[in-house]
Amino acid sequence: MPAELCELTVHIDTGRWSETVLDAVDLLVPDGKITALLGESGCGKSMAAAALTGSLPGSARITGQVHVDGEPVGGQHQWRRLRGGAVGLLPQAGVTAFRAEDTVGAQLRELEDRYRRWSFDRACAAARYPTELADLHPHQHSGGQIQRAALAAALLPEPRVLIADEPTASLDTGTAYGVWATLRRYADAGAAVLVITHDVPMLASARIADHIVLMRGGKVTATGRLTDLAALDDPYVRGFFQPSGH
Ligand SMILES: Nc1ncnc2c1ncn2[C@@H]1O[C@H](COP(=O)(O)OP(=O)(O)OP(=O)(O)O)[C@@H](O)[C@H]1O
Repeated sequence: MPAELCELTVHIDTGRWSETVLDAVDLLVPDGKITALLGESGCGKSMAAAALTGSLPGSARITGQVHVDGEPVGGQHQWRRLRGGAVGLLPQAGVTAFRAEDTVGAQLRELEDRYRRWSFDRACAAARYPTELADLHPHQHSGGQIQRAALAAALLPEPRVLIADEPTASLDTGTAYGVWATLRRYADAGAAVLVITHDVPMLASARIADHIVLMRGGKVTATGRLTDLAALDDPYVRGFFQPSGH
């Protein structure tokens, strides 16, 4: 089930300041592939993730369209339905995927019961979440632990579109590799997967992503395979792929 931003512009006006956070963005997340979304901090990656999951802030003004499965999504009612299993988001701050007052285990079991897709054990193993932590509350987890719990939560409904915002940011290299391998298998099974990441060395060494989209200042500035982008003679692009400038 592909997801796509079509000429999407998002303007946020909080009353105290206003900013165009996405500027005519075209971004396709195709079935069976991992699309990696890269770009400098604050360039709009999480906003693109929010747009693809119908979770932009209330103050956002939008032009353009978001398509899921080839159809434009037309409002919060439709988004609520899609988020009920078809489209999943792993948020950048995993703790926000959980209620503070209940244990992580209780909340994962609740998702298992509600969707009856993946089992608790399968989701935790795939996300590399240690189940012995499940009796703890969300705030009693480390950053990397709660991020893996949030990935388990995102996998339990088995969404056909999975948007993962920095799933490996707080993980050691070995665990991060395991999470990337899970995302690879998930895409290989047919899902459309978008992964926001700053982990270019992992992308380059493991060749896990099929396609790279590079953003800057709210716009998509380059797209292609990693090897194609790494060969571009643009200082911003080069800065990502050859940080030493060589
Ligand atoms: N809830 C919000 N309300 C208003 N503006 C926001 C909100 N969240 C983010 N922004 C603004 O939107 C712009 C894009 O932010 P975004 O979170 O998409 O960046 P990012 O590329 O994901 O950065 P990072 O790599 O640091 O996570 C920033 O200028 C930020 O200040």
